[in-house]
Amino acid sequence: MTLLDGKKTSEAIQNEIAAEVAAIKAKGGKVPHLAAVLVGNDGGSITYVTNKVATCERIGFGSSLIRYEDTVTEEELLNKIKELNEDEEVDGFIVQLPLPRHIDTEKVIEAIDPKKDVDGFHPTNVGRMVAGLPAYLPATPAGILQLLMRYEIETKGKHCVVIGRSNIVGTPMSILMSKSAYPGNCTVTLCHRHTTDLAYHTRQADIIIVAVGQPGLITADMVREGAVVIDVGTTRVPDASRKSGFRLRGDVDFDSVAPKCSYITPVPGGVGPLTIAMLMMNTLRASKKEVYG
Ligand SMILES: Nc1nc(=O)c2c([nH]1)NC[C@@H]1CN(c3ccc(C(=O)N[C@@H](CCC(=O)O)C(=O)O)cc3)C=[N+]21
Repeated sequence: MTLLDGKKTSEAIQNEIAAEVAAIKAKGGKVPHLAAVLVGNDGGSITYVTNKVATCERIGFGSSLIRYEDTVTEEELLNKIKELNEDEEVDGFIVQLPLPRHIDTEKVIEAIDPKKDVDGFHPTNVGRMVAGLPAYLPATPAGILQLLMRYEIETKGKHCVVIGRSNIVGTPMSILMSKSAYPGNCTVTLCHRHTTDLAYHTRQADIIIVAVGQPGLITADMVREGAVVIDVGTTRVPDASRKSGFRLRGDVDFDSVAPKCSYITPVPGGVGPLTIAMLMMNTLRASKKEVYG
């Protein structure tokens, strides 16, 4: 069993980006700038956005963090997005999800200029991805592709079972794994809450990618010997022995599943850190006008 080290892989990608930023600076080019909009005080969202700003600093990007109370109106938010769309210093920006219920998330995403949509959530980027056109890929699926590539895992002709059909992870992941490229060329099964017999499907999988948010959902009996298991779940569960009062748990019962796997991602230290690295990659591509010219 080989552990897919997301932390190490993320650092490698960040170092590659940092080297490119240094070269851009040396030539007097535009330094990539990422902005993040954060609404409310959710602990997970704050951790993620803080990580992101720290990463920008480390690799030489400019960054800005725009914060609102969760009482912010939809109109205020849409005005800020318009401002960020027009701000020439800002190459890309994200609006951290989830948003409060009184705000229409789809409307907010559609207000983002697709050229600056480094999350890859705008329908224009989703459509371009499906069509195989240059697009910003959503960071988590893009990070998983990087893990498969950098560990040289064979995907052609394999059966990939994706569990979870979110717009952010499961749905784009299933499309990318089916595409005619490496890593891809898989036969893909997309499972979700209405799948009748989940274990029936997972037992036939060469590659399992699970993004549900249900700790321990995938147990050893559901996994074939030699499978590749990618765990996207990061649920905070109470843990009195930790200073923070919680720990992160994935969707996979790691201790029982890991011995059966050829490769497996840990949680934390697996897919999560890659998500940040790929957001930075998208921002670099935005500043170089690589996707839309
Ligand atoms: N507009 C938007 N874009 C996102 O990309 C987005 C979002 N909203 N909302 C929430 C999810 C979640 N997400 C994570 C990113 C990094 C880690 C990560 O780095 N996790 C570390 C641990 C971090 C910790 O200690 O809590 C790990 O798994 O090792 C986790 C989760 C991005 N998301």
